Amino acid sequence: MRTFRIAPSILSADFARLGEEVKNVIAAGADIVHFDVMDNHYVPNLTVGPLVCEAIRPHTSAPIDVHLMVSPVDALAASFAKAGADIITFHPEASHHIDRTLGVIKDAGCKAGLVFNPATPLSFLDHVMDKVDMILLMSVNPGFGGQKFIPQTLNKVRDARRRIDEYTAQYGGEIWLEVDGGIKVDNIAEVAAAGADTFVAGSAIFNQPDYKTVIDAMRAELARVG
Ligand SMILES: O=C(CO)[C@H](O)[C@H](O)COP(=O)(O)O
Repeated sequence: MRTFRIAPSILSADFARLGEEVKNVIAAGADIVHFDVMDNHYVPNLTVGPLVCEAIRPHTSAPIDVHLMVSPVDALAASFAKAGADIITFHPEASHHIDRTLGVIKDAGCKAGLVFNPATPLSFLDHVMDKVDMILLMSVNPGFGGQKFIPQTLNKVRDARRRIDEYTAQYGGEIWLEVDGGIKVDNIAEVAAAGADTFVAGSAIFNQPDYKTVIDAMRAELARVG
């Protein structure tokens, strides 16, 4: 049985009760807190910064997975590491120096990853696989929750899975493959079958009154994949 992780995106949580929301969703069976950072420059929306990450940190011992939709990246990445992030991912086209930015994140003690928009090629990984702990594939264009899953992402998931398996077979280590955008109970199995192991879901979880029911249903679907 493969290891699967469910990472609710706080983008769809009740921001007035964020600490409680984080605690509740982890108690309902989620594995990771997915923390979306938007700057109204790299993406046309604005969310939260390191202060909010620091504020939720005492509310959970689950890993906080910070997805930086910002440009420039380096200074904010360092601030999020200080604020208690465990994993920090960024978009390669938002950084002038991808290798350096990965180094900034890892030197700060966090796991690091690259995020790929639907039209961003995986070739950005070619020379940095040794520094990447996570690959995050966007299955919507970034900026907003509640969008529809783009089905062409499935081929990219297969492609990323092949790259990860080839790399880790030769060099060892572990690289997580996360997918983000439009993940629901009715498509999570298909995304897992294509090779993803970590699933971001915002509206599918936080827009329901009972988080455990949705997370249990997602786990039941994942169990079918094996
Ligand atoms: O990064 C994001 C948008 O940029 C969100 O994490 C993502 O869209 C999740 O929301 P939903 O599950 O509602 O699609």
